[in-house]
Amino acid sequence: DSIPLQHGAHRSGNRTDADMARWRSLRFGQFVHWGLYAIAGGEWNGKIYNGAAEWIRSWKEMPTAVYDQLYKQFNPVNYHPEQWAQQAKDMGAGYMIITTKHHDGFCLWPSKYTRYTVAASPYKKDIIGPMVEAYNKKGIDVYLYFSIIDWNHPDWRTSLKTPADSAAYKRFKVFVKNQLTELLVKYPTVKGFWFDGTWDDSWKNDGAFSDELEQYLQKLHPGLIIGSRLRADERGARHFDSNNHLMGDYEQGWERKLPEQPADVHGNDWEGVMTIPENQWGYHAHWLGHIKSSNELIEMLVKSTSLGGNFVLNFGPKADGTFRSEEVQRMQEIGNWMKVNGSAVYGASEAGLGKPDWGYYTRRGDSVFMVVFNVPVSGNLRVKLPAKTTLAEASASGQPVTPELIGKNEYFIPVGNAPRHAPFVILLQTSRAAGAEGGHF
Ligand SMILES: C[C@@H]1N[C@@H](c2cn(-c3ccccc3)nn2)[C@H](O)[C@@H]1O
Repeated sequence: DSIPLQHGAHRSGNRTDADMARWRSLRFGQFVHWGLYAIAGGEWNGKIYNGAAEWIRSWKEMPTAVYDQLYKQFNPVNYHPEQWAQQAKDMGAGYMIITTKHHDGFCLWPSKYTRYTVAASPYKKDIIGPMVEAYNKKGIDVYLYFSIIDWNHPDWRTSLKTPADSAAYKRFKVFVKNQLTELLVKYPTVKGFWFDGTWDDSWKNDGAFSDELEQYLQKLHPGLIIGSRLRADERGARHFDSNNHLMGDYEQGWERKLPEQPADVHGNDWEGVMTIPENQWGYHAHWLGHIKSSNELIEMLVKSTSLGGNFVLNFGPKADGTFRSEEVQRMQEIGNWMKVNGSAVYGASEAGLGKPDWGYYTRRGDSVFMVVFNVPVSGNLRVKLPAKTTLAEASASGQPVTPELIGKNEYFIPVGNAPRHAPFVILLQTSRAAGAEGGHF
């Protein structure tokens, strides 16, 4: 490490504790972006906002004073968290990330540190508590999204230009610490925080605070899982410190994009978060551009598993608490696929066999999963195993498949080329000869 750092990474290599092992094994999460922006739904005064719906407050066509009054309309009469949790369970999500407070500063829990919360809305009641309870009851872990940026708070600053700015921001940091403490005390079963809005100079130039905050939260709630987006080191480096070591428990920079190859993730734990439309997190009445199909989204999930990372799919409920039909359809379609093929994802990781033309390898122990997206015209899937690894048997949906040995440790798996409308999985049971080199494939 060429640069001495006080507030850089404090650990090299991945966490090996049980909480992190559980996070890693779940592989598939549901993101939910819900808040006042769902009332506007990406439009105002008959004009459509082309940006991300949750950023409409920054649109010049929408007066901030108007946005800041939307809380008086927040009354999700169709909000049924147990239904939300059931549909997430049916989709196959193992964890869920909920926006407690997005950049606009509106809190979905009755925080005692600001009046800008659900308590001031016609709905009045806590949104977060019943949601955490409902999801946990279905066996789904909950993580809390928290935006450091807070456009509503008078002491928020994007940069510190004057002594008055510094005094205000000092107060703001106390507010942040108070709200995070409040969230952990009120919702002790949550497994971690998903921080966002940490790119401004005010935050970036205070690496010491982000470091102390992370350590404070870990002490308050041992085992907490926090990604790389929270921290900056004392030189303003984010995600990776000035010696290129990952800060936080996993790389949290994959937003609406995924790594292509193992070298892109350097052996670190990582998580990708993805939208169904091009770039909408909160509810937008008019989805413009490409809307990803369930097969596209399944491929992203499998690709993430094959590269040793988690995949989180985002949903933006409407202001009344219901989900749009495109989102319900995808939860059902993905869930139907996961019910049959989830074994290739849950508890699985990279196989160390490279990237085959026909799709992706994932692996759990000696079980190698071939997740097939592209059947070659020959109808034969080429498989090359490392030396000293023998293929015990192959099966598809429980039915045996007979591999053809075509070279040293090289096989053709015959699958025929009948038309298919969804990816499918071939399971290879392998065994490694005694003394096979290396701890893994
Ligand atoms: C998880 C996602 N992160 C938030 C975001 C992303 N960005 C952003 C800001 C500057 C450049 C690229 C992306 N701003 N806000 C989005 O609003 C959503 O919450």
